[in-house]
Amino acid sequence: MSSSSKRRRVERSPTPTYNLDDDYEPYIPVAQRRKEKLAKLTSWTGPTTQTTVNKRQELEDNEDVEREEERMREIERRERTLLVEAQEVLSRKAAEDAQKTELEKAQEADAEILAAIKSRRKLASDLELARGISYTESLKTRHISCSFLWRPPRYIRERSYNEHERIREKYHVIVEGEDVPPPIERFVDMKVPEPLIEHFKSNRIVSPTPIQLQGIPAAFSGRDLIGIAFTGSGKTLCFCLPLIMMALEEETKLPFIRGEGPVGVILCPSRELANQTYENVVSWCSALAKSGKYPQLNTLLCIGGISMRDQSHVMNKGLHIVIATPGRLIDMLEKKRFTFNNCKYLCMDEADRMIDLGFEDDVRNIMSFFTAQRQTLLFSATMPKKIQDFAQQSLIRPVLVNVGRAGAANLDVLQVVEYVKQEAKMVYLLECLQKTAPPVIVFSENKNEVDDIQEYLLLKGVEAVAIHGSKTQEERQYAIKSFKSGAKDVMVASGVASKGLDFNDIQHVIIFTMPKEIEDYVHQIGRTGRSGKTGIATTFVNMNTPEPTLLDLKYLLLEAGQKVPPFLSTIEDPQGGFMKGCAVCGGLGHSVVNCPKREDAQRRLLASHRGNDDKGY
Ligand SMILES: Nc1ncnc2c1ncn2[C@@H]1O[C@H](COP(=O)(O)OP(=O)(O)OP(=O)(O)O)[C@@H](O)[C@H]1O
Repeated sequence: MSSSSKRRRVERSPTPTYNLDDDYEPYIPVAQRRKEKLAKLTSWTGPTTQTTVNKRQELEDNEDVEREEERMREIERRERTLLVEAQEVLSRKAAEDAQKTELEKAQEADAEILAAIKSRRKLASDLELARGISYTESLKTRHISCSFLWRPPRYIRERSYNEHERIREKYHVIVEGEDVPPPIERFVDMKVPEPLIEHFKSNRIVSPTPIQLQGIPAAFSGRDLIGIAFTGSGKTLCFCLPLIMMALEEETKLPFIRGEGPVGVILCPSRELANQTYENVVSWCSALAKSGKYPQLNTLLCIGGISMRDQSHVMNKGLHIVIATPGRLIDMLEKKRFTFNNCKYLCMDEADRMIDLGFEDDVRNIMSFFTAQRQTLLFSATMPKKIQDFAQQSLIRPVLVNVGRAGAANLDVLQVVEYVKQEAKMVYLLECLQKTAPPVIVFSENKNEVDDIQEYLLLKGVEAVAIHGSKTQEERQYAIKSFKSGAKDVMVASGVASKGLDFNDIQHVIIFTMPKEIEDYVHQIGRTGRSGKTGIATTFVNMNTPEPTLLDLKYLLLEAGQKVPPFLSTIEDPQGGFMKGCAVCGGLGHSVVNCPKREDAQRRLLASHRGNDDKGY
């Protein structure tokens, strides 16, 4: 310590009580120090000398100390107040919580989780997000049959809003969105080309199904669309027809040459589904071309496991339509085998599965290849609220067309649920196969179990084929082809074959192992009871089936007016069912908080962070 500072201290202290040590600094109360400071300040009236400078310096030092002390006291005061406030809030919340019912608490927790989900990035491409591009107007689509913007016939346009609503009610169609185009009950009034109408008739497609009578006019009007309708209700035609019409219009205006196109792309979550959609589009396009009145459209199937060289004849011409699975499509776009520079139409079939964790980034990546505005359509039989909300953020003036509750089972399927012990399942399966004539599909969630079931059935003399994700593409194609042609009676399948595949007249679906997620169950039983026909679904459950899944099943059966077996009806449900459906998976027996799908997604996410991503198949 310098001698000058020692001096200052002696001067500052008016009544030093102890003077045993020069370094000793007695404590002076703050109030007293303030008083002294004030006295000194008032005595400084003379000219500025070295002494006054020193005095001023001394006072400034003192002020710094005081300010610091005061600041610390203020922080302490604030911390104490915050602590008290936090305690008060907690005890108030505890008192409020005590008054809430279990259902209210669950609803609050759901809302919190949903808010977190909603804050996820929009489903626009990274490029669009980076550039801040957002479109506000729907795409203006022209139509081959009228060479101007498509619109319904005058007599339909002149109908009142109430008349449109009456038609919607008649077909159980619910719509949401601004200025929704009217429903149209006849293909001819939709201005579908006559050769196509004839072709439909030869395939027993006479009048539009509910999703078609509202979905097609909305899509023809260029509107972005979310289409939700039960399994087997004709969604494929609903999203393929608008693209075919768009491509016809473009080709007629100016024929495509090599390297041009596509006009639009349809994305599917599995190769089998893509292949089936491709076959439909090809048959509809050739019906048009065969009439001689319309040009030939070129369609490319772009899926993994096949050689693209086999389709070089398509690639050598202008390309109108691409039907694809995400992985192969990204590969082709990155290799610049074709571009999306003129692509105006993007449809996702089984869109919930696409947007779900596994494919979300792929979809974003695909969107980044679009260079101009597009029309976007999302279709599925199951579309939980979470996916609807998330998707809607990314669509432009979307129209939502809903036939029945999203995720509800097809009412043309008789659902039978049986309690079968694990070790008795195989034997009982044989018995179940006697219930109906073939063809029958047996579902299991596990690839090894699929193989075991097929082996057992073959040993028992049943003509069975198997399909799952570890089979080669040839094996998968063989299984589907021989089953579709009727050469094989039974197909044993993992989830891969459940969504979207349209087999002719399946009599019976047997669910050997109940899937954890009720959406998968809805898709699996939906392989029967298609396009207005009826079918049976038998499901085996036992003590290995998780309780939330059993509750979902119970409420799904109740909703569909089906018989609920005693072992299901006696399961206690603390919350009394969620009749609107869990917002994440659509299940009626649980809330978002204990949703098996969300738990699964979180597990997958964790696994992927550990570099162990398993995308299902
Ligand atoms: N308007 C119609 N009238 C009669 N049958 C139709 C009509 N439209 C489509 N179909 C037939 O209904 C069957 C099911 O159609 P599709 O595969 O499009 O159903 P989906 O709604 O996509 O089912 P999923 O949700 O299981 O994929 C097909 O065989 C199809 O030919």
